[in-house]
Amino acid sequence: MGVVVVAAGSGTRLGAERPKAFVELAGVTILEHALRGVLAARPGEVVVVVPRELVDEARSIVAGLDLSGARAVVVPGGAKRSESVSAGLAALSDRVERVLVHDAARCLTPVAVFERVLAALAAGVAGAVPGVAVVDTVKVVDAGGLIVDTPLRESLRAVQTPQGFVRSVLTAAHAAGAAATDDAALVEALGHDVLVVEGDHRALKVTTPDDLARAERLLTASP
Ligand SMILES: Nc1ccn([C@@H]2O[C@H](COP(=O)(O)OP(=O)(O)OP(=O)(O)O)[C@@H](O)[C@H]2O)c(=O)n1
Ligand SMILES: C[C@](O)(CO)[C@H](O)COP(=O)(O)O
Repeated sequence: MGVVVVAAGSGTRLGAERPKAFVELAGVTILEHALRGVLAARPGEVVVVVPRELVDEARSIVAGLDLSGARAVVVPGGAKRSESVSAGLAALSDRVERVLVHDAARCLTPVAVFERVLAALAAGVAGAVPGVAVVDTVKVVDAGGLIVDTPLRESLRAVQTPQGFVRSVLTAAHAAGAAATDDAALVEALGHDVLVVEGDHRALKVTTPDDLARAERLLTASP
């Protein structure tokens, strides 16, 4: 199993002085927290995708980790998340048949979430993603803000990462070149089944300064 960790975003909404994955959380970079979580899932390969100017720094971070025999490479990403995922996929070795795509920004994701996604893939689905039930009522609005639909809340899930796929399916989905905010949407667009498994509130995406503070609190509360 291979994992593509996308960490090449700039972190505009966080507003820090450094790209988000290189911002520290309790004295350790977000990237390092994320990689420790990924390595707990025992991948055979890890591809870390970072801003071009930070490739050397990311290699130093990776060199300081216990890889337990995993092949690890660092490659530069692109301007959009999907471009960074594509760059990561291209750097996996031919041996990898199943791949997880994980946001470095979801740096506190428990290993149990990785395991649930991997178990679903092992059971034979083309894709599996973690998701949590939404607590708000969600509205679909038009360009003027008028509500055009209120989807049944029980049918909604807020999805997280790692998102897992049969590697050939995800590669084909990216090659199709559609725009989407996650990898599952690209795979769904090709007509493949993607299963939602249980996510976890600790898999939050560090996006804003408030999220960073929440992540700090979660870390302090962890055993
Ligand atoms: N060109 C990009 C954009 C995003 N990402 C990664 O995709 C994940 C989810 O993206 P997001 O949280 O939106 O990160 P940023 O794009 O950095 O944030 P912002 O939109 O606030 O700039 C992050 O781990 C981010 O590093 C990436 O690898 N390459
Ligand atoms: C992939 C993702 O984390 C699933 O929730 C999310 O869609 C990423 O969105 P972003 O705007 O790139 O942070």
